[in-house]
Amino acid sequence: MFPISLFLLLLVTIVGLYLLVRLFLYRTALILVVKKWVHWVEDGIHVHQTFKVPEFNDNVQENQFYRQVFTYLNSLASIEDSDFTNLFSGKKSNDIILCLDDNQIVHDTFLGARVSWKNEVLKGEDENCRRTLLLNMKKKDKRRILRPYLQHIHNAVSDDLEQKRRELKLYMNAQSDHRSTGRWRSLPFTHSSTFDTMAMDPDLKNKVKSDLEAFLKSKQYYHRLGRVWKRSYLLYGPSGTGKSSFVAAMAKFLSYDVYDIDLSRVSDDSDLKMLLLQTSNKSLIVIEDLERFVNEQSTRVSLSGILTFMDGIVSSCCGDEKIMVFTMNGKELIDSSLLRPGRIDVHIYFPLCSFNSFKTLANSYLGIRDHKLFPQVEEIFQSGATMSPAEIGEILIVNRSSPSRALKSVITALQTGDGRGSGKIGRRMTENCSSRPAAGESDGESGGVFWNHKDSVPVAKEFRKLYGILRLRSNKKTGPSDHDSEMMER
Ligand SMILES: Nc1ncnc2c1ncn2[C@@H]1O[C@H](COP(=O)(O)OP(=O)(O)OP(=O)(O)O)[C@@H](O)[C@H]1O
Ligand SMILES: [Mg+2]
Repeated sequence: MFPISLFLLLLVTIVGLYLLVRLFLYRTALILVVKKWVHWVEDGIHVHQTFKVPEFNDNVQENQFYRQVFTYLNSLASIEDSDFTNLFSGKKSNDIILCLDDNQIVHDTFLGARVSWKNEVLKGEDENCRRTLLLNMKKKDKRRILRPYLQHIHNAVSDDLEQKRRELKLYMNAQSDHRSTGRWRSLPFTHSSTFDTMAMDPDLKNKVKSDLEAFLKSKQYYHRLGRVWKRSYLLYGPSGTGKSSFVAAMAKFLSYDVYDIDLSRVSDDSDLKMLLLQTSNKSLIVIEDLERFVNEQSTRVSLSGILTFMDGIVSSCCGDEKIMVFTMNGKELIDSSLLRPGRIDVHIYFPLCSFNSFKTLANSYLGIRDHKLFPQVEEIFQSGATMSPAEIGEILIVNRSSPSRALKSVITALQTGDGRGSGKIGRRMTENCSSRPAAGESDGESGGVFWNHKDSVPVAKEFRKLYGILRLRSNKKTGPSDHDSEMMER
């Protein structure tokens, strides 16, 4: 007979050994190896099926579902058990985000079924990486879980993606040899400019805002006309007058992502079309310094390529609702076909600083609405001296601790015409008027906007009908700081 005490001793030893082994496995993480073996054996006796979620479709457009799955996988607790995981700092200073590494596998369970995902990255013949997420599951589970599982992913990340969608992105075009993997590279768009921070004529600001709002509501109207639902703006004026900042303000106002096209990186006309095809709708597409590329021919894109791009016909293939913005310093030397209505709908002139915009700058940069030196500053502006808002902004930033010193520095710079070498520019601009709008357009210290109508009556009619724009007479004055103003009324 087995004595009962011996039996108890054996039992306690077995339980103790079991606990020790368990502790050892967990402490050394060997439990993961054991689990892997168990899964390996289990996988060996089942037929599996793989589903691919590629990053781009055949037209090299982004596959939105890839983004969703990638976000979902990075939110899984099991990502910590993946062999390699990237760690990134999050938005808050103490946030650390885990992110699946290339070619790593992560496991997930859904309705009792185990699935695995591989973040596969393959180098193509053209040396570019193609990314695909591979979903692997047992064939016997497929019918039961596939659809609900995909729906579960969609639901799990929709809030997160919605949040991300609200964070604007700046896309920049990569070199043209990246054709097979998408041409755009993105960054969070953090430009701090808004319509409120722009020092410019408040009327003009409001007109642009109303125009943008009217555009957003006009989907049916454009479609009824058989037109691409897009609107094009030309922002022109001397350097440092806020054109790029205005683009940022427009994007923020619309909550649109910005696609900034660097024409020197575009290899030919079809490449430019491809870039447009790969933009999403609800986006603002920008080409800065257009006249430089066209006049200096410093791009391999032809004029007709740019014209086709501006017409935006190809963009209708991948959804519309696009705003195009072109910036340039002056438009006198540019081919007029680029500026015809339909290609450019709204022209906005960005002038050098006026006393009114100076006051806005002083309020933003120094926090002052009035000052005893203001009359003196006003007098100098009225005498025709001016500088760009960028140059005045610099002086104000440097002297921000003392408003009096800041204003005195501005006065000196305006008087001597060489505030940071810039007053010269200001004077030259007002003397030559080299970048000022032609008569009949809009110009002046407060900036100007006009709806392009000269060459195309039907288009003008459409827009007048659309926005109820009544053009008032042109008010032509002379003198360095005078302006031809052309206003619209709702
Ligand atoms: N009208 C303005 N209101 C407020 N800030 C301005 C304005 N114009 C320029 N600035 C400031 O000056 C700096 C340069 O402006 P920005 O780059 O927008 O000028 P730009 O017209 O695009 O110049 P460029 O033609 O050289 O590209 C920005 O930091 C911006 O904050
Ligand atoms: Mg600029």
